[in-house]
Amino acid sequence: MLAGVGCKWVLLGHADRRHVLGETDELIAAKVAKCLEVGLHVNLTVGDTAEAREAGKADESLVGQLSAAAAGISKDSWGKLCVAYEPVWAVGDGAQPCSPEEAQRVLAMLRCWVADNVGKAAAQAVRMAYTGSVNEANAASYAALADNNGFVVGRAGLDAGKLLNICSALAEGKVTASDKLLGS
Ligand SMILES: O=C(CO)COP(=O)(O)O
Repeated sequence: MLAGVGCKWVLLGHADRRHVLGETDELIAAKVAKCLEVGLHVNLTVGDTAEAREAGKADESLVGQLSAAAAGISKDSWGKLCVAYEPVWAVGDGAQPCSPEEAQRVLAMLRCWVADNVGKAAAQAVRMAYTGSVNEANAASYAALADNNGFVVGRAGLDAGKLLNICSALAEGKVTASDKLLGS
């Protein structure tokens, strides 16, 4: 139905679906597989809660969510996937922000997991994104991260001017990063 009306991307695995509506890793994996089967691209959100982090289980929890979804993704479909890292503890008014360093550590860890468990080509093809209280003030710091290809924006995206500035920061961050790679 979504593909039929011209939809290209579907967001799956958001923390609210997991923790408010009770969607399990298995249900999300089935949705990912179905979307890919009908030609949709998938933005798969994986996140760690404050409880998981305090228990020292943040990475285990993130890899568990990613590996469950990966079971239904063929090796050559990873280019149709974006994995969005969502520190659930950093979402919401007054929440403690996730530092760009920690966001990069997690994004690199997830991409390494894909390289080790699916293959290097899949790890290069998959997009990675950051989500969690992205705004005009912090977008540049996340945009510059080596393993971050984009954002999922919530509250700040309700204002078109703010969203445009976040998009500009992302584009600028990626141009600067590629300049660095080329040594200029
Ligand atoms: O829900 C979100 C986290 O995935 C994004 O929302 P905010 O950008 O408002 O934090």
